[in-house]
Amino acid sequence: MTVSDPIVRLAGLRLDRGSRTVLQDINLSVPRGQVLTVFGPSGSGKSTLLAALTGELAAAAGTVEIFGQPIPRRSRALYEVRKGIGVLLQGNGLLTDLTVAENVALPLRTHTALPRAVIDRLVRMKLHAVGLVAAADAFPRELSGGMARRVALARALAMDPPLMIYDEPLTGLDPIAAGVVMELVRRLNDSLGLTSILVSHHVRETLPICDQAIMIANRTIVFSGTPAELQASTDPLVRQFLDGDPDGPIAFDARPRTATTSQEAA
Ligand SMILES: Nc1ncnc2c1ncn2[C@@H]1O[C@H](COP(=O)(O)OP(=O)(O)OP(=O)(O)O)[C@@H](O)[C@H]1O
Repeated sequence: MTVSDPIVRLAGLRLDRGSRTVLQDINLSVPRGQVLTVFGPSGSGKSTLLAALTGELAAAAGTVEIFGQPIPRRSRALYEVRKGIGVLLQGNGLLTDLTVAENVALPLRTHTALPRAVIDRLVRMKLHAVGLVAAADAFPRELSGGMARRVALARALAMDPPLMIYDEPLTGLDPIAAGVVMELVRRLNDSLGLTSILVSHHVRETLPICDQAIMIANRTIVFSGTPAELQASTDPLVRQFLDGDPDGPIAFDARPRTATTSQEAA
């Protein structure tokens, strides 16, 4: 691939969960170096889209290209591509009986045969990148929520992935910690030459650091543009989401409710 090729390209993508189509007609191109945020109401398919990017969920139709190649189906080839994708999931996923440094070292110990001294140096660099060198010997229970998220971020960066994926990176963080994490996402993206894709409900915190935003609703992309264009949009779907209006064209209640969704809504 050349430097001008997009890091992620989705064309005519359809994603199903069981017999149900969650997303369709998805076309998206994410150039190298960009921070893209995926917005959309609960249950609109944001995590499903991320699952397609990591190869966890196969396309029902259309194509998913990562780093200029169709995402492989064979597990060995998929494993290799996944090494280039750093993922920060909603929970931090830190192992409680390991120190901060040991948590960050884990991917390096698992995926490389690097000597201990080199791993220690790399871990220190990653902790430095997130401003947590001083916490190297602490255990996760001794950290604030914001610090734990930053450790998880350092661990996601351990293998120097060119593509970072964040699923709701601000969940459970207070506004100050959220601001720190968002600033870090942007700074790491630029200083390490990454490309970043975020899923978020936090429009106010996320918009200032992204280059491109898309919004998913009613099973497809209903908006794609810059943060300024999103905020200026008069599209009723976009306005309903941004203004948090329960009434509007987004079909929150379009499907018959199952027992689970009724409980969630209660
Ligand atoms: N593993 C799964 N098996 C079956 N259905 C699923 C699975 N994961 C998600 N779904 C369904 O797919 C739809 C989209 O879910 P998804 O989690 O992608 O939405 P989301 O936009 O990320 O939601 P939220 O913001 O609440 O996390 C939902 O109806 C959900 O119930």
